[in-house]
Amino acid sequence: MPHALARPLVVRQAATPLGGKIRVPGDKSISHRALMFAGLAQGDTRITGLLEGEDVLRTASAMRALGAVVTRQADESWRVSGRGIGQLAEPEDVLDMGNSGTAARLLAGILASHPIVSVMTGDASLRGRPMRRVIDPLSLTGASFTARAGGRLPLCIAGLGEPKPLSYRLPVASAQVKSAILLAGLNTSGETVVEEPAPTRDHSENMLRHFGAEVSVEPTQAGHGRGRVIRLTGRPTLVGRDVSVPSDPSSAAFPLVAALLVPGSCITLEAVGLNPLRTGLIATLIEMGADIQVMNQRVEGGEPVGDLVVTASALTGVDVPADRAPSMIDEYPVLAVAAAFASGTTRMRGLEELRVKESDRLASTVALLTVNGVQVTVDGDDMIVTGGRSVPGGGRVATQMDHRLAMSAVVLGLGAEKPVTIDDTSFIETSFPGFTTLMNRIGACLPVDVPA
Ligand SMILES: O=C(O)C1=C[C@@H](OP(=O)(O)O)[C@@H](O)[C@H](O)C1
Ligand SMILES: C=C(OP(=O)(O)O)C(=O)O
Repeated sequence: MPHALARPLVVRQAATPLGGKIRVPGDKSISHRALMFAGLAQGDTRITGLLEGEDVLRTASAMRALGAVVTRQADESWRVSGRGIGQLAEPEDVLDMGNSGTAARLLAGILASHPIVSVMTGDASLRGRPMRRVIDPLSLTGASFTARAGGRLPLCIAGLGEPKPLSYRLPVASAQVKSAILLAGLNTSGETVVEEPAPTRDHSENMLRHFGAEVSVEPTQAGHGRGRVIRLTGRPTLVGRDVSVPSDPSSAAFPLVAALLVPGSCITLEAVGLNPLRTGLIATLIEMGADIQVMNQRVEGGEPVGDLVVTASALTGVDVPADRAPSMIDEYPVLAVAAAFASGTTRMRGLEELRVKESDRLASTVALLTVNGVQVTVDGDDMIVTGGRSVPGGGRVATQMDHRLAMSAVVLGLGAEKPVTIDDTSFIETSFPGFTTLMNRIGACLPVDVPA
């Protein structure tokens, strides 16, 4: 149900092609990690390009509550004076992680590995998401957890100053769980070993090395030879460093798909993060016939980036393999929108993890398409969209506190025949502040809120 401060929006078909050059905000995953690792480091870290979305601001507040000094500078960079591993302070109040699964799960690893008692909660969406996936492995360190039924927030954690190092095989491919275990491993005197069944985003591994930790990654036979083993040597000295955050490919996905769908469009998305463990959507859209040129490839802040030139294209349905899911897990709602405008059928396989995001994204994406006249079915964990060059639209979309669903609905509305009504766009602020302004800069003509 939309809340009292809900921001409804009606999106009309774009009357003219989209065009221009924009830079979407900083990467959410990298921003959370930069604040957390900086808070655990000794000395000062300067972060440029930090995502100032609500999810990341929750992490900044939590790190402050744990004693790190986190400030925004006049030049829009952020400065963190860290406390050192094992040196964080007990928070005096409940830590409210808002809508953010990444903030809650990664922080659980930090809280469990400090001799402090803490309580973590979140909004109604986050309080419904499963935390057992971090509670189970982190309990093996000796820390104790008390959660609501089903392992839901609020969660009370009694951490330890001498946690046991873990050797853990992840039952699901989750970068959040992997990262929680690595964060806990920082304050152990031994080696922490995490085995993942398929490669997931490796921003924690990259940033740990950047701050001075010893991390090795090797392939394993798990997951039909696609698995990886990550080893971290405990109690490293993390030293404050400069961090430059690239633009978030998961945010770039929305203007990118909009430009593909609105006839005659051509836009440039500058300095988008192109870590190969995040580029499944781009690979899939290219297979569907999208004209996406990657220009000016370079490395910024230890991550590959490039400028994307996107030209409106006639798309054709494809079969998206399940093993691609970790590299585009947050992009399925907007891929489903692209599939609605593609000729033929798109089958997206192995989407079980979508059921435990900000909403049940399998169900909410199906509803988004169905109310707008698109044929879509679910077969087990697969979603099957039968597309066409025109989409009727005219539906009212229930976004269910889910930013990605709200932005996907905007993209669908820009291409659909009849206006699309969105019940609440306020959650877009969690990951993509300034979304409406940037979309309007490329010509989307979205109505802008006039403050009362
Ligand atoms: O580690 C991260 O920063 C994230 C990992 C993914 O979640 P899972 O680890 O649950 O797959 C993703 O959906 C989320 O938006 C960000
Ligand atoms: C799933 C997402 O984030 P989180 O798990 O951090 O809430 C997302 O941003 O799509």
